[in-house]
Amino acid sequence: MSFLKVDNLIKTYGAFHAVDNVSIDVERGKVCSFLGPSGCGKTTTLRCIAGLEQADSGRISLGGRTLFDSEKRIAVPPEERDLGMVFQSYALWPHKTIEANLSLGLRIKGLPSGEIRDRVNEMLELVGMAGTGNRFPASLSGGQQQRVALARAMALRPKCILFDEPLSNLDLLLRERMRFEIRDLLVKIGITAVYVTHDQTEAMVISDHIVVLNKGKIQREGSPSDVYNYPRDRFTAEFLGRTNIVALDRKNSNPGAGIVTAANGVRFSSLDAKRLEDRSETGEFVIAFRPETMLVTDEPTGGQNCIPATVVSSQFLGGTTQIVLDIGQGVHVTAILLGDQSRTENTQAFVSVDPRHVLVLRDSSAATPMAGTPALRVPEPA
Ligand SMILES: Nc1ncnc2c1ncn2[C@@H]1O[C@H](COP(=O)(O)OP(=O)(O)OP(=O)(O)O)[C@@H](O)[C@H]1O
Repeated sequence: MSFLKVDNLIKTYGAFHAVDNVSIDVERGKVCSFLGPSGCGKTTTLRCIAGLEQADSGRISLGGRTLFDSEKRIAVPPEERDLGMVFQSYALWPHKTIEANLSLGLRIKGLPSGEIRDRVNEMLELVGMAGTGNRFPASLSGGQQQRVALARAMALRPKCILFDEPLSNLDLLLRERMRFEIRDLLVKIGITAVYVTHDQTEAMVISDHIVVLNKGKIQREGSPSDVYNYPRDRFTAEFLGRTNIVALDRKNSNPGAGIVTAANGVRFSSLDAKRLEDRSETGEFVIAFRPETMLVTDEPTGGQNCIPATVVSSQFLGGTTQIVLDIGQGVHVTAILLGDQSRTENTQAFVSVDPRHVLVLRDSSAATPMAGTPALRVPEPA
């Protein structure tokens, strides 16, 4: 059952659609991330939920209460929405102690001072910051300040908490640690949360549900495992991690038999091939498989999708080995293998991909490739 519900939300700036008919359902106690590249409309959607921006049309409700309805002309002011917010900039008052920072909202709410004290201590303990009440924000590290900001948002016991890129100002190591801390905290408290990020690993760690946005529209949504393993379109696949993209020769593919043929003539067994039979699935498609789903061997395995290849390059990266292979007519694919599985350049090898991992994806506009990703483009068949 949906607790936070966004229906057909549209927000334009002039002729530009920053949020283009977005509908989202978040269950009570679950964490939903908005994930996408810069400018895709994540923050605007979040700000519409918070009431900091007013959408042109659509509806937003929280726990059955309407917060916004363009037709009924309802727009509950931000401070009456029962929402907590955690920003990238922490937004703590620098000249106030931590205790005063946490107390402020509770005083405005008119809580008795004894209860305020108890709640402040309870929240600081919850985020692992007990005993810091008399300190000033500047004396805390970035990670500690962000925990205080989270404690402050939760002290008001909101129905839902909204995060806008809360870890962006932290260094990489701290950011990686804080992801797990925030996830643990949110699960412990059981609060409903919306989390905006452009970092796919952060979204994976923190969320129960990921909404991938592109150009103001929802491109794909589902559990972290679903959106990663079954992206359905090329944009999502490339945004969520490294992937090999090979042009599809649709004329020579046989979806009914679970066979797709690449433009260089290589035939792949694919459990996903049947999508091509679906009449609603018109348009351009590509074949895709992730580097970590591949196997590289000296001899044919005797299994499906075992393709002869030539090693183009091989790089031991510490925990993994990255091997680029030519699978015919200059089509390069990248395999990432556990441990040191280095190979000599220009030698023969065999590449295998499990048919469960060979996907047929709609060729939506490509995401910006991750650094180091060999972009693989082969010409369409004549
Ligand atoms: N007040 C505004 N006036 C005009 N255009 C705006 C305004 N606010 C946002 N936009 C535009 O709307 C689009 C979506 O912006 P938004 O901030 O929601 O993106 P985002 O996905 O959160 O990106 P980022 O990660 O860079 O913050 C962008 O192209 C942005 O330039």
